[in-house]
Amino acid sequence: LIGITEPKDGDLSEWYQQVILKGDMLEFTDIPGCYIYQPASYRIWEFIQDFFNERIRKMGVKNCYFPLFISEANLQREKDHIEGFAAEVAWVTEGGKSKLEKRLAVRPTSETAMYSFYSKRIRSHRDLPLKMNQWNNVVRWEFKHAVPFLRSREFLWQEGHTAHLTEEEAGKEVMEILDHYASIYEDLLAVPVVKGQKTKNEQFPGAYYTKTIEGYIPAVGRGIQAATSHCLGQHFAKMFDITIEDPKQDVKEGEKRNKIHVWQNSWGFTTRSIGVMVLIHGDNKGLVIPPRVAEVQVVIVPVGVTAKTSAEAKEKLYNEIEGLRTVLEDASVRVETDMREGYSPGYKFNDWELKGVPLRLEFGPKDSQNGVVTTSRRDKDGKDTIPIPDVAKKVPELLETIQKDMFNKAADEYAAHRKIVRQWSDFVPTLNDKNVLLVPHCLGGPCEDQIKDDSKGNIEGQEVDARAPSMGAKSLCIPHDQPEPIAEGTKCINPKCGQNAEKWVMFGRSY
Ligand SMILES: O=C(C[C@H]1NCCC[C@H]1O)Cn1cnc2c(c1=O)CCCC2
Ligand SMILES: [Mg+2]
Repeated sequence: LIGITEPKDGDLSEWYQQVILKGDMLEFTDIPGCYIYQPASYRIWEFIQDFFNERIRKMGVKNCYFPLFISEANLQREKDHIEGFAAEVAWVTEGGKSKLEKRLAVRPTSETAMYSFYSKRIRSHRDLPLKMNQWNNVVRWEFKHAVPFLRSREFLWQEGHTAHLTEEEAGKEVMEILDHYASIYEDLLAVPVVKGQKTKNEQFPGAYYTKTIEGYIPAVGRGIQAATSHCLGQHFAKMFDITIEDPKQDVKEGEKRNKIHVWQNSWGFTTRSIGVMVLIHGDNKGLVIPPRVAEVQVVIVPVGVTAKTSAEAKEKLYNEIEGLRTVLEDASVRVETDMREGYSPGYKFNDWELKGVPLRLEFGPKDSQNGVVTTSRRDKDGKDTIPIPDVAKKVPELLETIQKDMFNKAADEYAAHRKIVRQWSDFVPTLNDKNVLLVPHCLGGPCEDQIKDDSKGNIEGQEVDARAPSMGAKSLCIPHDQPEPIAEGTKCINPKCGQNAEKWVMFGRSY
């Protein structure tokens, strides 16, 4: 089993493919865009599920499950929502030997499946707020080049769908969910994100507004949409007739109450997050897994055992290693020992480094004599020692330090590549330096499209990074944290626009 043969700053997609394959995260199948999630990646998905389930349960969200298939009639209930995506819907047209009367859509998302039920389920304001979520798989028959985890034809996600009496209550939940999404990335995956709102151009057509968290992949200098939380307004309620009688209306005896449409949200978080984590933290030795989502946080490897080591010395050492494992298990550390005979320590180190195990403890006769274990962090070169009596306390602390250091390193990298650009002549050169840009923008859709066109390809003398095909920059979000007030009379960055700038908008090439 050799290591990664392509450097991360070489052919990135080759590096990425080797890292996820040799790290046993994912396996290809004979269907393009459909992948096997091996236990190593599925365990990370379970950490995410446990974390998020705990938080949404506190919000009164209940998990449920709706059918994989959606009738064409149901899917068409919301016209413009689907029109924009029709090309991505996969259909079932045969059952066994017979053709189906009516073809069935494989769910690409479940708004239309759930909201005809919501129309029945929600009769009165006492049924509100209704908060349901499902963990499932969806299929989108994208033709864009598939990238494992980041862009696949089938992916796993959770999709939350809620109904509220007022816009305010819906808006509060949209933000609460966005914060939980940011927390999954930042506190679990050690991946920094920028919170913001999608521009009209980039939001999902069925939404009233879309809140988003945007990541950044330093290796290729592109942004990536990390998760979205939408307020749908009353649009779907009108399409699906989800109404209640107005509880605030004072009616005279026998007078009919007015019907009002509910306010809805929908929010989604996908297995793309696993790919983002790999791309940001992985290195030339393979995966680097943040301790909070590492199935194996610590691996103990015996060292210094040679043919000359006496049987009793070996026995003694192995017993001490077992002792260390017990102490760590009792300290709630997820620990493994690698006692495989016939494999050198170096071979074992390489193996566990490929798997991204955050911390290795080396333990040999010399360590035993000195009363220490030797530590080797996966995220940093170099070794250190911990006195054996301190292991139960120091190892968990060291794991937390690794988690924090991984996040801070990625956050510094993102901050260093998020550049304020005030004039158009700086836009493409700064973009080509693997940056995302913060620019004063008019928020106009056509202007965004123009910027996308005018930022394709390279400019004289500045070779666009060969890996980032000459795609243009699109708007990623209007960051909640605006860098500074927009000075009176500031013009939109796009010289062809001429409008006043309304907000600082983050632009970038993206996945
Ligand atoms: O899925 C959403 C909105 C919403 N769906 C639920 C989770 C949150 C959020 O993603 C947008 N969207 C994206 N892609 C597609 C569709 C679609 O509605 C429908 C048809 C196929 C492709
Ligand atoms: Mg899409």
